Amino acid sequence: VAVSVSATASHPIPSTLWGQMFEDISSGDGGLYAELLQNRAFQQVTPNTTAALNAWHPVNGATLSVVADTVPVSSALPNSLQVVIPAGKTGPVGVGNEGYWGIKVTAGSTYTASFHYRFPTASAFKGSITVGLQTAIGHSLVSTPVPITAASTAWAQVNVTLRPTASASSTANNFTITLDGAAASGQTVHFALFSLFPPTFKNRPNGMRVDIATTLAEMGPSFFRLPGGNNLVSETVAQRWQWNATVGPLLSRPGRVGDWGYINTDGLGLMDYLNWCEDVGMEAIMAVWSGFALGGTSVAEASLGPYIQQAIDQINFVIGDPAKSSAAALRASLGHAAPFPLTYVEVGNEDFFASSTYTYRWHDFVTALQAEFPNIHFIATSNTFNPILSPNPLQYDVHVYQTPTWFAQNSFFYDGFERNATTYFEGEYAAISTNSSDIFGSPATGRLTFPTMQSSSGEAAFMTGLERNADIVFSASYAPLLNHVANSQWTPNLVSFDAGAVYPSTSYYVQKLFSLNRGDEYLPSTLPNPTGTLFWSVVRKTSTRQIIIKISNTVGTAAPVTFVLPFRTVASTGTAQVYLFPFTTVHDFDVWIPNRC
Ligand SMILES: O=S(=O)(O)O[C@H]1C[C@H](O)[C@@H](O)[C@@H]1CO
Repeated sequence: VAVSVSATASHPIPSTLWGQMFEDISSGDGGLYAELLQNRAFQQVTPNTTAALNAWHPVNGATLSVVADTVPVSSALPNSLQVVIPAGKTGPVGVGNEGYWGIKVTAGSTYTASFHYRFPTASAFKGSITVGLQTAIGHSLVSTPVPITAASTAWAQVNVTLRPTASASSTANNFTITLDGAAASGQTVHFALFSLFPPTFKNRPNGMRVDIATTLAEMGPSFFRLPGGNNLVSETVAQRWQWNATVGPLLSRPGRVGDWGYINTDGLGLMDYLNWCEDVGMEAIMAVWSGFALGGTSVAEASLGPYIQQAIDQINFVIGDPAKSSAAALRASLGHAAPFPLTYVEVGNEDFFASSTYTYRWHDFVTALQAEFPNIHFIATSNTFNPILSPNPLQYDVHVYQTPTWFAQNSFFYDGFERNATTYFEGEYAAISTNSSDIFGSPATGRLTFPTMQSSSGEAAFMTGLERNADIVFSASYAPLLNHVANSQWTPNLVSFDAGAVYPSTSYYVQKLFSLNRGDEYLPSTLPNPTGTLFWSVVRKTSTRQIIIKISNTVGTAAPVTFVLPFRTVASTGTAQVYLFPFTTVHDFDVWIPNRC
Protein backbone atom coordinates (compact mmCIF):
# COMPACT_ATOMS: atom_id res chain seq x y z
CA VAL A 1 0.00 0.00 0.00
CA ALA A 2 1.26 3.51 -0.80
CA VAL A 3 0.51 6.22 1.70
CA SER A 4 0.77 9.81 0.61
CA VAL A 5 1.44 12.26 3.39
CA SER A 6 0.38 15.89 3.51
CA ALA A 7 2.93 18.54 4.42
CA THR A 8 0.22 20.63 6.07
CA ALA A 9 -0.73 19.68 9.59
CA SER A 10 -4.45 19.26 10.25
CA HIS A 11 -4.31 19.85 13.99
CA PRO A 12 -1.99 20.11 16.96
CA ILE A 13 -1.56 17.09 19.19
CA PRO A 14 -1.95 18.00 22.88
CA SER A 15 1.08 17.31 25.05
CA THR A 16 -1.29 15.54 27.45
CA LEU A 17 -2.23 12.77 25.03
CA TRP A 18 -0.38 9.79 26.54
CA GLY A 19 -0.41 9.02 30.25
CA GLN A 20 -1.39 6.59 32.97
CA MET A 21 -4.54 5.63 34.84
CA PHE A 22 -4.02 4.49 38.43
CA GLU A 23 -6.13 3.14 41.25
CA ASP A 24 -5.34 0.71 44.04
CA ILE A 25 -6.40 -2.55 42.34
CA SER A 26 -3.62 -4.86 43.64
CA SER A 27 -1.34 -2.10 42.44
CA GLY A 28 -0.78 0.45 45.23
CA ASP A 29 -0.32 -1.39 48.53
CA GLY A 30 2.18 -4.17 47.91
CA GLY A 31 3.10 -2.66 44.58
CA LEU A 32 3.93 0.88 43.56
CA TYR A 33 3.76 2.02 47.20
CA ALA A 34 7.04 0.74 48.61
CA GLU A 35 5.90 -0.42 52.11
CA LEU A 36 7.03 -4.05 52.36
CA LEU A 37 4.90 -5.19 55.31
CA GLN A 38 1.33 -6.31 54.67
CA ASN A 39 -1.29 -5.40 57.33
CA ARG A 40 1.30 -3.20 58.99
CA ALA A 41 -1.11 -1.37 61.27
CA PHE A 42 -4.06 -3.74 61.63
CA GLN A 43 -6.29 -1.12 60.02
CA GLN A 44 -10.00 -1.77 59.56
CA VAL A 45 -9.75 -5.33 60.97
CA THR A 46 -11.90 -6.93 63.64
CA PRO A 47 -9.84 -7.54 66.79
CA ASN A 48 -9.46 -11.09 68.12
CA THR A 49 -10.06 -12.66 64.71
CA THR A 50 -7.68 -14.74 62.63
CA ALA A 51 -8.22 -12.41 59.69
CA ALA A 52 -6.91 -9.53 61.81
CA LEU A 53 -3.53 -11.31 61.84
CA ASN A 54 -3.35 -11.50 58.04
CA ALA A 55 0.30 -11.74 56.88
CA TRP A 56 1.58 -12.12 60.49
CA HIS A 57 2.66 -15.37 62.15
CA PRO A 58 4.13 -16.35 65.52
CA VAL A 59 7.85 -17.14 65.84
CA ASN A 60 8.78 -20.00 68.19
CA GLY A 61 5.51 -20.24 70.03
CA ALA A 62 4.59 -16.63 70.85
CA THR A 63 0.87 -16.03 71.41
CA LEU A 64 -0.46 -13.40 69.01
CA SER A 65 -3.72 -11.49 68.91
CA VAL A 66 -4.93 -8.18 67.53
CA VAL A 67 -6.57 -6.17 70.30
CA ALA A 68 -8.48 -2.93 70.48
CA ASP A 69 -5.89 -1.26 72.66
CA THR A 70 -7.08 0.49 75.83
CA VAL A 71 -4.30 2.98 75.00
CA PRO A 72 -4.26 3.08 71.20
CA VAL A 73 -1.16 4.40 69.48
CA SER A 74 -3.39 6.98 67.80
CA SER A 75 -7.07 7.62 67.31
CA ALA A 76 -6.74 6.58 63.65
CA LEU A 77 -5.05 3.28 64.58
CA PRO A 78 -7.05 1.74 67.45
CA ASN A 79 -5.72 -1.80 67.05
CA SER A 80 -2.48 -3.22 68.42
CA LEU A 81 -0.73 -6.53 68.02
CA GLN A 82 -0.46 -8.23 71.39
CA VAL A 83 2.52 -10.58 71.70
CA VAL A 84 2.76 -12.84 74.76
CA ILE A 85 6.05 -14.64 75.37
CA PRO A 86 5.05 -17.92 77.03
CA ALA A 87 7.09 -19.34 79.89
CA GLY A 88 9.64 -22.03 79.21
CA LYS A 89 10.81 -20.87 75.81
CA THR A 90 14.44 -20.40 74.84
CA GLY A 91 15.84 -18.59 71.82
CA PRO A 92 14.10 -15.86 69.79
CA VAL A 93 10.33 -15.68 70.33
CA GLY A 94 8.05 -13.16 68.65
CA VAL A 95 6.33 -12.38 65.37
CA GLY A 96 7.04 -12.40 61.67
CA ASN A 97 5.48 -10.72 58.63
CA GLU A 98 5.54 -12.37 55.20
CA GLY A 99 5.21 -9.13 53.24
CA TYR A 100 3.05 -8.95 50.13
CA TRP A 101 3.54 -12.54 49.00
CA GLY A 102 7.23 -12.26 49.73
CA ILE A 103 9.89 -9.71 50.66
CA LYS A 104 12.82 -9.08 48.35
CA VAL A 105 16.10 -8.77 50.29
CA THR A 106 19.05 -7.31 48.41
CA ALA A 107 22.57 -7.14 49.78
CA GLY A 108 23.80 -3.63 50.32
CA SER A 109 20.34 -2.05 50.26
CA THR A 110 19.33 -0.03 53.28
CA TYR A 111 15.96 -1.04 54.73
CA THR A 112 14.23 1.38 57.08
CA ALA A 113 12.28 -0.42 59.77
CA SER A 114 10.11 1.11 62.44
CA PHE A 115 7.40 0.15 64.90
CA HIS A 116 5.71 1.39 68.04
CA TYR A 117 5.63 -0.70 71.21
CA ARG A 118 4.35 -0.45 74.74
CA PHE A 119 4.09 -2.73 77.74
CA PRO A 120 0.43 -2.74 78.88
CA THR A 121 1.75 -3.48 82.36
CA ALA A 122 4.82 -1.67 83.65
CA SER A 123 7.55 -3.77 85.22
CA ALA A 124 11.25 -3.83 85.89
CA PHE A 125 11.79 -5.82 82.69
CA LYS A 126 14.72 -4.65 80.59
CA GLY A 127 15.78 -6.48 77.50
CA SER A 128 16.16 -6.11 73.81
CA ILE A 129 14.04 -6.63 70.76
CA THR A 130 15.79 -8.10 67.73
CA VAL A 131 14.61 -6.64 64.43
CA GLY A 132 15.56 -8.72 61.46
CA LEU A 133 15.01 -10.19 58.03
CA GLN A 134 15.25 -13.90 57.60
CA THR A 135 14.45 -16.51 55.00
CA ALA A 136 11.24 -18.50 55.38
CA ILE A 137 13.25 -21.38 56.84
CA GLY A 138 14.72 -19.12 59.49
CA HIS A 139 18.14 -18.24 58.07
CA SER A 140 19.01 -14.77 59.29
CA LEU A 141 19.79 -12.25 56.53
CA VAL A 142 20.29 -9.31 58.86
CA SER A 143 19.32 -8.49 62.44
CA THR A 144 19.71 -5.64 64.88
CA PRO A 145 19.04 -5.67 68.65
CA VAL A 146 17.21 -2.67 70.11
CA PRO A 147 17.17 -2.12 73.91
CA ILE A 148 13.68 -1.83 75.44
CA THR A 149 12.28 -1.33 78.89
CA ALA A 150 8.94 -1.99 80.55
CA ALA A 151 9.41 0.87 82.97
CA SER A 152 6.42 2.67 81.42
CA THR A 153 3.18 1.69 79.72
CA ALA A 154 3.57 4.56 77.25
CA TRP A 155 4.16 4.02 73.57
CA ALA A 156 7.70 4.28 72.25
CA GLN A 157 8.80 4.24 68.61
CA VAL A 158 11.75 2.21 67.37
CA ASN A 159 13.53 3.20 64.15
CA VAL A 160 16.31 1.00 62.83
CA THR A 161 18.06 0.54 59.52
CA LEU A 162 18.88 -2.92 58.27
CA ARG A 163 21.63 -3.54 55.74
CA PRO A 164 21.83 -7.17 54.66
CA THR A 165 25.27 -8.35 53.66
CA ALA A 166 23.85 -11.11 51.48
CA SER A 167 20.91 -11.19 49.09
CA ALA A 168 18.22 -13.75 49.64
CA SER A 169 17.99 -16.42 46.96
CA SER A 170 14.21 -15.97 46.75
CA THR A 171 11.56 -13.56 47.99
CA ALA A 172 10.30 -16.10 50.54
CA ASN A 173 11.53 -14.02 53.47
CA ASN A 174 10.06 -12.60 56.63
CA PHE A 175 10.46 -9.48 58.69
CA THR A 176 10.82 -10.58 62.32
CA ILE A 177 10.54 -8.95 65.73
CA THR A 178 11.72 -11.22 68.52
CA LEU A 179 12.68 -11.20 72.19
CA ASP A 180 14.82 -13.73 74.02
CA GLY A 181 12.39 -16.39 75.22
CA ALA A 182 14.10 -17.01 78.54
CA ALA A 183 14.75 -13.37 79.42
CA ALA A 184 11.26 -12.22 78.34
CA SER A 185 9.38 -15.23 79.70
CA GLY A 186 5.81 -14.25 80.57
CA GLN A 187 6.07 -10.73 79.12
CA THR A 188 3.23 -9.17 77.13
CA VAL A 189 4.09 -6.47 74.62
CA HIS A 190 1.80 -4.41 72.38
CA PHE A 191 2.96 -3.31 68.96
CA ALA A 192 1.49 -0.85 66.46
CA LEU A 193 2.23 0.62 63.04
CA PHE A 194 5.09 -1.46 61.83
CA SER A 195 6.87 -0.36 58.68
CA LEU A 196 9.69 -1.64 56.50
CA PHE A 197 10.80 0.36 53.48
CA PRO A 198 13.43 -0.42 50.87
CA PRO A 199 15.08 2.48 49.07
CA THR A 200 12.39 4.51 47.27
CA PHE A 201 12.15 6.24 43.88
CA LYS A 202 14.09 9.51 44.17
CA ASN A 203 14.48 8.68 47.86
CA ARG A 204 11.03 10.06 48.66
CA PRO A 205 10.06 9.27 52.25
CA ASN A 206 6.96 7.04 52.18
CA GLY A 207 7.64 6.74 48.49
CA MET A 208 7.44 4.38 45.57
CA ARG A 209 9.14 1.04 44.85
CA VAL A 210 12.11 1.81 42.63
CA ASP A 211 11.77 -0.93 39.97
CA ILE A 212 8.05 -0.41 39.39
CA ALA A 213 8.31 3.39 39.53
CA THR A 214 11.21 3.38 37.09
CA THR A 215 9.30 1.15 34.66
CA LEU A 216 6.35 3.54 34.76
CA ALA A 217 8.49 6.69 34.52
CA GLU A 218 10.30 5.28 31.47
CA MET A 219 7.01 5.48 29.55
CA GLY A 220 7.32 9.27 29.70
CA PRO A 221 3.70 9.73 30.78
CA SER A 222 2.18 13.23 30.74
CA PHE A 223 -0.61 12.61 33.24
CA PHE A 224 -1.59 10.31 36.06
CA ARG A 225 -5.30 9.71 36.63
CA LEU A 226 -6.03 9.12 40.31
CA PRO A 227 -7.37 7.81 42.64
CA GLY A 228 -9.81 5.71 40.55
CA GLY A 229 -11.79 4.07 39.06
CA ASN A 230 -13.98 1.99 41.25
CA ASN A 231 -11.60 2.44 44.16
CA LEU A 232 -12.60 6.11 44.32
CA VAL A 233 -16.30 5.29 44.20
CA SER A 234 -16.48 2.27 46.54
CA GLU A 235 -19.46 0.14 47.48
CA THR A 236 -20.87 2.49 50.13
CA VAL A 237 -20.85 6.21 50.84
CA ALA A 238 -18.91 5.62 54.05
CA GLN A 239 -16.23 3.59 52.28
CA ARG A 240 -15.60 6.16 49.56
CA TRP A 241 -12.04 7.45 49.07
CA GLN A 242 -11.61 10.59 51.17
CA TRP A 243 -8.57 12.72 50.42
CA ASN A 244 -8.23 14.07 53.97
CA ALA A 245 -7.93 10.55 55.42
CA THR A 246 -4.93 9.90 53.18
CA VAL A 247 -2.62 12.82 54.04
CA GLY A 248 -0.35 13.64 56.97
CA PRO A 249 1.49 11.27 59.33
CA LEU A 250 0.81 7.55 58.88
CA LEU A 251 -0.41 7.53 62.49
CA SER A 252 -3.30 9.72 61.30
CA ARG A 253 -4.35 7.54 58.38
CA PRO A 254 -7.09 5.01 59.36
CA GLY A 255 -7.00 3.17 56.04
CA ARG A 256 -10.22 1.98 54.43
CA VAL A 257 -11.90 -1.05 52.94
CA GLY A 258 -11.08 -0.60 49.28
CA ASP A 259 -13.35 -1.58 46.42
CA TRP A 260 -11.20 -4.47 45.27
CA GLY A 261 -11.60 -6.84 48.19
CA TYR A 262 -8.79 -5.75 50.45
CA ILE A 263 -7.99 -3.05 52.95
CA ASN A 264 -6.14 0.02 51.64
CA THR A 265 -3.53 1.38 54.03
CA ASP A 266 -3.83 4.81 52.37
CA GLY A 267 -0.10 5.06 52.92
CA LEU A 268 -0.17 6.07 49.26
CA GLY A 269 -2.21 9.19 49.77
CA LEU A 270 -2.99 12.39 47.92
CA MET A 271 0.28 14.15 48.82
CA ASP A 272 2.26 11.03 47.91
CA TYR A 273 0.45 10.86 44.55
CA LEU A 274 1.21 14.54 43.86
CA ASN A 275 4.87 14.17 44.83
CA TRP A 276 5.06 11.14 42.51
CA CYS A 277 3.55 13.16 39.66
CA GLU A 278 6.11 15.91 40.28
CA ASP A 279 8.99 13.41 40.38
CA VAL A 280 7.95 11.94 37.01
CA GLY A 281 6.87 15.19 35.36
CA MET A 282 3.21 14.22 35.12
CA GLU A 283 0.12 16.27 35.82
CA ALA A 284 -2.63 14.70 37.90
CA ILE A 285 -6.02 14.12 36.37
CA MET A 286 -7.74 13.95 39.72
CA ALA A 287 -11.20 12.63 40.43
CA VAL A 288 -13.54 13.77 43.16
CA TRP A 289 -16.23 11.50 44.58
CA SER A 290 -19.54 12.48 43.00
CA GLY A 291 -22.24 11.27 45.39
CA PHE A 292 -22.77 7.76 44.08
CA ALA A 293 -21.60 4.46 45.61
CA LEU A 294 -21.39 1.28 43.54
CA GLY A 295 -23.67 -0.55 45.95
CA GLY A 296 -26.39 1.63 44.42
CA THR A 297 -26.69 4.61 46.77
CA SER A 298 -26.91 8.12 45.33
CA VAL A 299 -26.75 10.90 47.90
CA ALA A 300 -29.95 12.96 47.78
CA GLU A 301 -29.52 16.39 46.22
CA ALA A 302 -30.40 18.13 49.47
CA SER A 303 -27.58 16.24 51.21
CA LEU A 304 -24.78 16.85 48.70
CA GLY A 305 -23.37 19.88 50.52
CA PRO A 306 -20.75 18.18 52.69
CA TYR A 307 -19.50 16.06 49.78
CA ILE A 308 -19.20 19.12 47.54
CA GLN A 309 -17.30 20.90 50.30
CA GLN A 310 -15.00 17.89 50.66
CA ALA A 311 -14.31 18.10 46.91
CA ILE A 312 -13.58 21.83 47.20
CA ASP A 313 -11.13 21.08 50.01
CA GLN A 314 -9.55 18.27 47.98
CA ILE A 315 -8.94 20.61 45.04
CA ASN A 316 -7.71 23.35 47.39
CA PHE A 317 -5.25 20.87 48.83
CA VAL A 318 -3.78 20.58 45.33
CA ILE A 319 -3.95 24.16 44.03
CA GLY A 320 -5.28 26.41 46.80
CA ASP A 321 -3.66 29.41 48.40
CA PRO A 322 -2.30 28.50 51.86
CA ALA A 323 -3.29 31.97 53.07
CA LYS A 324 -6.93 31.41 52.12
CA SER A 325 -7.60 27.69 52.49
CA SER A 326 -6.84 25.39 55.40
CA ALA A 327 -6.51 22.49 53.00
CA ALA A 328 -3.87 24.44 51.07
CA ALA A 329 -2.19 25.41 54.33
CA LEU A 330 -2.05 21.69 55.15
CA ARG A 331 -0.29 21.09 51.81
CA ALA A 332 2.21 23.79 52.68
CA SER A 333 2.78 22.27 56.10
CA LEU A 334 3.55 18.97 54.39
CA GLY A 335 6.31 20.63 52.41
CA HIS A 336 4.75 21.99 49.24
CA ALA A 337 3.65 25.59 49.65
CA ALA A 338 3.39 26.08 45.89
CA PRO A 339 0.31 24.67 44.18
CA PHE A 340 0.67 21.53 42.08
CA PRO A 341 -0.32 21.78 38.42
CA LEU A 342 -3.93 20.75 37.86
CA THR A 343 -6.01 21.28 34.73
CA TYR A 344 -8.60 18.51 34.82
CA VAL A 345 -10.85 17.28 37.61
CA GLU A 346 -13.09 14.30 36.94
CA VAL A 347 -16.50 14.30 38.62
CA GLY A 348 -16.97 10.71 39.75
CA ASN A 349 -16.21 7.59 37.75
CA GLU A 350 -18.38 5.71 35.25
CA ASP A 351 -21.46 7.56 36.42
CA PHE A 352 -23.36 5.89 33.60
CA PHE A 353 -24.12 3.41 36.37
CA ALA A 354 -26.24 6.17 37.95
CA SER A 355 -27.19 8.46 35.09
CA SER A 356 -30.54 9.42 36.55
CA THR A 357 -28.93 11.04 39.59
CA TYR A 358 -25.85 12.28 37.74
CA THR A 359 -28.03 15.02 36.27
CA TYR A 360 -28.30 16.75 39.64
CA ARG A 361 -24.99 15.46 41.04
CA TRP A 362 -23.02 16.78 38.04
CA HIS A 363 -24.96 20.04 38.09
CA ASP A 364 -24.51 20.72 41.79
CA PHE A 365 -20.85 19.65 41.98
CA VAL A 366 -19.77 21.51 38.85
CA THR A 367 -21.76 24.66 39.59
CA ALA A 368 -20.06 24.93 42.98
CA LEU A 369 -16.62 23.76 41.88
CA GLN A 370 -16.44 25.89 38.73
CA ALA A 371 -17.29 28.97 40.82
CA GLU A 372 -14.43 28.14 43.19
CA PHE A 373 -12.00 27.08 40.47
CA PRO A 374 -12.73 28.91 37.21
CA ASN A 375 -9.60 27.60 35.50
CA ILE A 376 -10.29 23.91 36.12
CA HIS A 377 -11.86 21.79 33.36
CA PHE A 378 -14.39 19.32 34.73
CA ILE A 379 -14.73 15.91 33.10
CA ALA A 380 -18.11 14.16 33.02
CA THR A 381 -18.18 10.38 33.40
CA SER A 382 -21.68 9.49 32.18
CA ASN A 383 -22.24 8.35 28.60
CA THR A 384 -21.57 11.16 26.14
CA PHE A 385 -24.59 13.50 25.95
CA ASN A 386 -26.80 10.86 27.56
CA PRO A 387 -28.24 12.13 29.74
CA ILE A 388 -28.08 15.76 28.75
CA LEU A 389 -26.23 17.52 31.54
CA SER A 390 -26.20 21.09 32.72
CA PRO A 391 -23.81 22.79 32.59
CA ASN A 392 -22.94 21.16 29.27
CA PRO A 393 -19.72 19.15 29.81
CA LEU A 394 -16.80 20.18 27.63
CA GLN A 395 -14.93 16.97 28.53
CA TYR A 396 -16.12 13.39 28.80
CA ASP A 397 -14.23 10.32 30.03
CA VAL A 398 -14.88 7.40 27.68
CA HIS A 399 -13.97 3.85 28.75
CA VAL A 400 -13.83 0.80 26.50
CA TYR A 401 -12.89 -2.78 27.29
CA GLN A 402 -13.21 -4.97 24.25
CA THR A 403 -11.62 -7.69 22.14
CA PRO A 404 -8.36 -7.31 20.20
CA THR A 405 -10.40 -7.45 17.00
CA TRP A 406 -12.69 -4.70 18.20
CA PHE A 407 -9.71 -2.41 18.76
CA ALA A 408 -8.16 -3.31 15.43
CA GLN A 409 -11.47 -2.61 13.68
CA ASN A 410 -12.39 0.57 15.56
CA SER A 411 -9.45 2.86 15.05
CA PHE A 412 -11.98 5.23 13.44
CA PHE A 413 -14.02 5.35 16.67
CA TYR A 414 -13.61 9.11 17.04
CA ASP A 415 -13.52 10.09 13.34
CA GLY A 416 -17.29 10.36 13.30
CA PHE A 417 -17.61 12.38 16.51
CA GLU A 418 -19.15 15.80 16.01
CA ARG A 419 -16.65 18.62 16.36
CA ASN A 420 -18.71 20.71 18.79
CA ALA A 421 -16.03 21.94 21.23
CA THR A 422 -16.38 18.80 23.34
CA THR A 423 -13.11 16.96 23.97
CA TYR A 424 -12.57 13.41 25.17
CA PHE A 425 -10.44 11.58 27.68
CA GLU A 426 -10.06 7.92 26.73
CA GLY A 427 -9.53 7.27 30.39
CA GLU A 428 -9.60 3.50 30.36
CA TYR A 429 -9.14 1.18 27.40
CA ALA A 430 -7.71 -2.29 26.86
CA ALA A 431 -8.31 -5.43 24.89
CA ILE A 432 -9.18 -7.86 27.65
CA SER A 433 -10.85 -10.86 26.09
CA THR A 434 -10.98 -12.75 22.80
CA ASN A 435 -14.65 -13.53 23.46
CA SER A 436 -16.90 -10.75 22.20
CA SER A 437 -19.90 -12.24 23.95
CA ASP A 438 -18.18 -12.44 27.34
CA ILE A 439 -15.76 -9.52 27.57
CA PHE A 440 -15.54 -9.55 31.37
CA GLY A 441 -15.44 -13.31 31.74
CA SER A 442 -12.73 -15.62 32.98
CA PRO A 443 -9.68 -17.06 31.22
CA ALA A 444 -11.78 -20.15 30.60
CA THR A 445 -14.08 -18.06 28.37
CA GLY A 446 -11.43 -15.96 26.63
CA ARG A 447 -10.32 -13.40 29.23
CA LEU A 448 -6.69 -12.46 28.79
CA THR A 449 -4.40 -13.03 31.77
CA PHE A 450 -1.70 -10.90 30.17
CA PRO A 451 -1.70 -8.74 27.05
CA THR A 452 -0.72 -10.51 23.82
CA MET A 453 0.74 -9.33 20.52
CA GLN A 454 -2.77 -9.62 19.12
CA SER A 455 -4.29 -7.45 21.86
CA SER A 456 -1.40 -4.98 21.85
CA SER A 457 -1.34 -4.51 18.08
CA GLY A 458 -5.10 -3.98 18.18
CA GLU A 459 -4.59 -1.31 20.81
CA ALA A 460 -1.84 0.21 18.68
CA ALA A 461 -4.23 0.42 15.73
CA PHE A 462 -6.76 2.14 17.97
CA MET A 463 -4.08 4.53 19.19
CA THR A 464 -3.24 5.63 15.65
CA GLY A 465 -6.87 6.72 15.55
CA LEU A 466 -6.46 8.65 18.80
CA GLU A 467 -3.59 10.62 17.22
CA ARG A 468 -5.65 11.22 14.07
CA ASN A 469 -8.44 12.53 16.31
CA ALA A 470 -6.26 14.39 18.79
CA ASP A 471 -8.16 17.55 17.92
CA ILE A 472 -10.87 16.14 20.20
CA VAL A 473 -9.02 13.45 22.20
CA PHE A 474 -6.82 15.19 24.79
CA SER A 475 -5.71 12.25 26.90
CA ALA A 476 -5.73 8.45 26.78
CA SER A 477 -4.59 5.76 29.19
CA TYR A 478 -4.57 1.98 29.20
CA ALA A 479 -6.22 0.43 32.25
CA PRO A 480 -5.48 -1.08 34.65
CA LEU A 481 -1.88 -0.03 34.96
CA LEU A 482 -0.45 -2.52 37.46
CA ASN A 483 -1.13 -5.81 39.20
CA HIS A 484 0.56 -8.10 41.67
CA VAL A 485 0.55 -11.49 39.97
CA ALA A 486 0.00 -13.24 43.31
CA ASN A 487 -3.12 -11.25 44.10
CA SER A 488 -4.91 -9.89 41.04
CA GLN A 489 -8.41 -8.50 40.97
CA TRP A 490 -8.30 -7.85 37.22
CA THR A 491 -6.46 -9.06 34.16
CA PRO A 492 -4.84 -8.14 31.86
CA ASN A 493 -2.75 -5.26 33.15
CA LEU A 494 -0.13 -3.07 31.53
CA VAL A 495 2.65 -3.95 33.99
CA SER A 496 2.66 -6.95 36.30
CA PHE A 497 4.97 -7.54 39.22
CA ASP A 498 5.60 -9.71 42.25
CA ALA A 499 7.67 -9.15 45.37
CA GLY A 500 10.85 -9.63 43.38
CA ALA A 501 10.50 -8.26 39.88
CA VAL A 502 8.51 -6.22 37.35
CA TYR A 503 7.02 -7.75 34.19
CA PRO A 504 6.17 -5.15 31.51
CA SER A 505 3.69 -6.49 28.95
CA THR A 506 3.50 -6.27 25.16
CA SER A 507 0.96 -3.48 25.66
CA TYR A 508 3.45 -1.66 27.88
CA TYR A 509 5.92 -1.50 24.98
CA VAL A 510 3.17 -0.22 22.67
CA GLN A 511 2.24 2.50 25.14
CA LYS A 512 5.90 3.37 25.58
CA LEU A 513 6.50 3.54 21.81
CA PHE A 514 3.64 6.00 21.34
CA SER A 515 4.51 8.04 24.40
CA LEU A 516 8.23 8.39 23.64
CA ASN A 517 7.68 9.14 19.96
CA ARG A 518 5.30 12.05 20.10
CA GLY A 519 4.63 14.72 17.55
CA ASP A 520 2.94 17.97 18.34
CA GLU A 521 1.00 18.16 15.07
CA TYR A 522 -0.80 15.60 12.91
CA LEU A 523 -0.04 15.22 9.21
CA PRO A 524 -3.02 13.86 7.30
CA SER A 525 -2.24 10.88 5.10
CA THR A 526 -4.05 8.32 3.00
CA LEU A 527 -6.51 6.78 5.43
CA PRO A 528 -6.05 3.14 6.41
CA ASN A 529 -8.82 0.72 5.57
CA PRO A 530 -10.94 0.77 8.75
CA THR A 531 -11.51 -2.95 8.49
CA GLY A 532 -8.04 -3.75 7.22
CA THR A 533 -5.04 -5.03 9.11
CA LEU A 534 -2.54 -2.20 8.66
CA PHE A 535 -2.91 1.11 10.48
CA TRP A 536 -0.72 4.16 10.73
CA SER A 537 -0.49 7.74 11.87
CA VAL A 538 1.98 10.39 10.75
CA VAL A 539 2.93 13.20 13.09
CA ARG A 540 5.53 15.91 13.06
CA LYS A 541 7.72 17.11 15.93
CA THR A 542 7.98 20.76 14.98
CA SER A 543 10.96 21.46 17.24
CA THR A 544 13.15 19.01 15.31
CA ARG A 545 11.16 18.80 12.05
CA GLN A 546 11.10 15.05 12.62
CA ILE A 547 8.39 13.05 10.87
CA ILE A 548 7.24 10.17 13.03
CA ILE A 549 5.26 7.40 11.40
CA LYS A 550 3.59 4.82 13.65
CA ILE A 551 2.38 1.63 12.04
CA SER A 552 0.47 -1.28 13.49
CA ASN A 553 0.21 -4.57 11.68
CA THR A 554 -2.55 -6.43 13.47
CA VAL A 555 -1.89 -9.78 11.86
CA GLY A 556 1.15 -12.02 11.75
CA THR A 557 1.90 -11.68 8.06
CA ALA A 558 4.23 -9.07 6.61
CA ALA A 559 2.63 -6.20 4.67
CA PRO A 560 4.66 -3.85 2.45
CA VAL A 561 3.85 -0.17 2.86
CA THR A 562 5.41 2.89 1.23
CA PHE A 563 5.13 6.40 2.62
CA VAL A 564 5.44 9.13 0.05
CA LEU A 565 6.72 12.23 1.83
CA PRO A 566 6.01 15.61 0.18
CA PHE A 567 9.14 17.33 1.33
CA ARG A 568 11.87 18.72 -0.88
CA THR A 569 14.68 17.79 1.45
CA VAL A 570 14.55 14.63 3.50
CA ALA A 571 17.41 13.11 5.46
CA SER A 572 18.93 10.11 3.78
CA THR A 573 18.40 7.85 6.78
CA GLY A 574 16.01 7.51 9.66
CA THR A 575 15.48 5.01 12.46
CA ALA A 576 12.79 2.40 12.75
CA GLN A 577 11.72 1.09 16.13
CA VAL A 578 10.17 -2.29 15.59
CA TYR A 579 8.35 -4.29 18.23
CA LEU A 580 8.11 -7.91 17.20
CA PHE A 581 7.15 -10.88 19.33
CA PRO A 582 8.97 -12.35 21.28
CA PHE A 583 11.30 -9.40 21.71
CA THR A 584 10.99 -7.84 25.12
CA THR A 585 12.58 -4.63 23.89
CA VAL A 586 12.09 -2.36 20.93
CA HIS A 587 14.74 -2.74 18.25
CA ASP A 588 16.13 0.31 16.47
CA PHE A 589 16.97 -0.10 12.79
CA ASP A 590 18.56 2.46 10.44
CA VAL A 591 16.35 2.94 7.43
CA TRP A 592 17.47 4.22 4.04
CA ILE A 593 15.11 6.69 2.40
CA PRO A 594 15.15 6.14 -1.37
CA ASN A 595 13.76 8.30 -4.21
CA ARG A 596 14.34 11.61 -2.49
CA CYS A 597 12.94 14.38 -4.65
O1 LIG B 1 -15.83 -3.61 36.74
S1 LIG B 1 -15.57 -2.43 35.95
O2 LIG B 1 -16.57 -1.39 36.16
O3 LIG B 1 -15.37 -2.72 34.54
O4 LIG B 1 -14.25 -1.85 36.50
C1 LIG B 1 -13.35 -1.14 35.70
C2 LIG B 1 -13.93 0.20 35.37
C3 LIG B 1 -13.56 1.06 36.54
O5 LIG B 1 -13.52 2.44 36.25
C4 LIG B 1 -12.18 0.55 36.94
O6 LIG B 1 -12.01 0.76 38.32
C5 LIG B 1 -12.19 -0.93 36.63
C6 LIG B 1 -10.93 -1.56 36.07
O7 LIG B 1 -10.12 -0.72 35.36
